[in-house]
Parts: sequence; structure tokens; C-alpha cells
Amino acid sequence: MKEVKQFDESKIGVKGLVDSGITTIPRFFVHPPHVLSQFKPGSKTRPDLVIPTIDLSGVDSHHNRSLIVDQIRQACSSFGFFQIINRGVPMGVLDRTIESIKGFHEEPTEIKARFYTRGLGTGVSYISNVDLYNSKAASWRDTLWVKLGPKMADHDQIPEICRNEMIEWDREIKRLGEVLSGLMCEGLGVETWRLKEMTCLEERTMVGHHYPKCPQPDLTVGLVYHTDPDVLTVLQQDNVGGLQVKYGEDWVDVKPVPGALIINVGDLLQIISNEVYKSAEHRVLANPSHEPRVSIAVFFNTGNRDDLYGPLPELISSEKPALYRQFTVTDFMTRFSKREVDGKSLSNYYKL
Ligand SMILES: O=C(O)CCC(=O)C(=O)O
Ligand SMILES: [Fe+2]
Repeated sequence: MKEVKQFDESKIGVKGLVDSGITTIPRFFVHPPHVLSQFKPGSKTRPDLVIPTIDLSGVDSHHNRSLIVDQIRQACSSFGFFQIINRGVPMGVLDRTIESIKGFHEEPTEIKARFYTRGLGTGVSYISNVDLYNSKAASWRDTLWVKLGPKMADHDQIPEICRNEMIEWDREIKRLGEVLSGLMCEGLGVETWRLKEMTCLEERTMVGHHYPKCPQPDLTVGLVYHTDPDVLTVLQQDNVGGLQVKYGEDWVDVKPVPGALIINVGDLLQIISNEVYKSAEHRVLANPSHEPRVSIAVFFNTGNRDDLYGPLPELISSEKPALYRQFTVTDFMTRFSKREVDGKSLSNYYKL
């Protein structure tokens, strides 16, 4: 605990440890053997499987749209993960955003330390391991959090090096979230704007992860396995790799596809869809390569946190009764923040 506190108070992050030239990782980063054995190369991985890549071009033509909706329904109900290409976000925006996040993490410690805070009170927080104090072991990454919506963090609170990129990214991602949620609704056979009308896209939080080279990648992880406690997530990764998705009992690599964005179903959408769609468990390996890995995720969540959410009435019938009870998102997030990030805890909401 003393070492954890010392690390946290130093505000240097994992990047700072690496820059100090360490060759062994501090012991609070070492994960227990039963976790590490699941990360061993070749253990329960399925190199023969790939998550679907869906081409969104022509989404406005009636014929293409129904083909795309079919692919999305299949992907959301099997993997809970897919990649999209040709979705109208200019390549330049993607590259600029990733580069600017990398730039932030490469800034001198004194600059980053100004943003080092637990909690998103100001709308911006730079932190190593959001669950540092309540996890069994820490993970090899640092993260910049920025609140994008419904009200974006004050512009002068956002680090200058990525401020304009963030604003530009939010504009694109808002539009993309609407397109995707429309397609996902059609895949469920409900009104196109159903999720949007339930304010499911209103709250948007962005994370910019930086996974520096780990000197002992076999002893720790980049990000423990988890599902996202949101409606849907749009993720962008650079070309380093390391993200894996659980499929049945096996893990599948999410190989970088240039220009693609990764989409995943969150826990709330699993509930709202009455489990037609699945929120998939995913994780990131500790980065063994010299090149740091950078990824950006935007979490879409409900704006009305005190409204009741549960399976959509349209999806409930006597053959398919509601699998979950109704709950408020405030309640859901409070439970989430009290536990470790790893695992899946939807069982609290099962209607038994
Ligand atoms: O870095 C990644 O690829 C995954 C990030 C992630 O799963 C998350 O932030 O929830
Ligand atoms: Fe995630």
C-alpha cells in the first residue's frame, strides 16, 4: 500500500517509471499466477477467428442498409465486437487524434502532473490506473480522461496539445454514434431513433490510453478483462496490437485494421436489448514492443441517469420474458465504481 501511494503521489505514471530506466516492474503491478496463466501466448487463444469488419459505405441506400443491419445484428449478438470501415470519418482526423494523445503522454512529467487527479470533477483527468486503490494489482498503462458531453470540459482545462483534436473528434464521434445506434436499433427491430430518444448517446466520455513498453510483460497486463459499463463504445487503436476479445472460453486478437474503428456493445445495451446483443469481455496484453501502444475510446452513456432503464417493452413477450429488472443508471454506476474493473457484474440486475 505504501508503494502504491508513493507511486500515485509521484504523479509520474507508468511512463515515468519506464523513463526512469527500471528493468523490473514494482511488485504491485505483478498479477496473480491464475490471471497470468490465462495471458500466456497460445493459451486459449483462437488465431483462426477474426471479429467481423463491416463496410458502412452505402448505408444511406435502402438495399445496402438492410445488408449492413444484418451484419451488425449478427456481430452484436455473437462477438459483441466489430470493426467498421468507410464510415465517413476522414483518415486525417483519426491520425491526428491518436498522434495528439501520444503527444500528451510524451509531455514532461511537470506538465502532465497538473492534470493528475482522481475523479472527473473538472472534466479532465490524467491518471495511472483508475482503480489503483481497489484492484488486486495495477496494470501497465496511463490514461487521459476527457468529458465530451452533454457538456464538454472547459476548453482551457483540456491539455493544449490535444485540445483542437478532441473538439474535432467529438464532432465526428457524435455523428457516428447516431448512425451506429440507428443501425443497432434496426437490428433489434425497433424504431431507428429509440436509443437516441432514451438519451443513450448523450453522455460521452473519452479516454486516451498509453501503454508504454513493459520490461516484464509476462508478469502484468495492459488492461484487465472487463466489459464496458456503457451503452456502446467506439474505440480506435494504433498499429501495435494487444487488444483481445473473449469468445466462448477463448480469446481472439483484435488485429489493427488501418483506418478502422472498433465498436463494442456495453452492459447497458445488453440489458436494454434483453440480451439479443452481448457485451463482450475484452482485455489488453502488457505491451512488449518498443513502440508505445496508444488507443482512444469514447463511451456513450445515458443522459438521464435517474430515469428507469431495463429491457425494451418491444423486446419482451411471453416467449421471451424480461431477463433484467429496471434500474437507474446512477445505481448501476455506483455499484460499478465500488468494485474492481475486471469481470462482468450484470448478475445484480438479473430478474430472478
Ligand atoms: O486500449 C484498448 O484497446 C481497450 C480500451 C478499453 O477497453 C477501455 O478503455 O474500456
Ligand atoms: Fe473496454
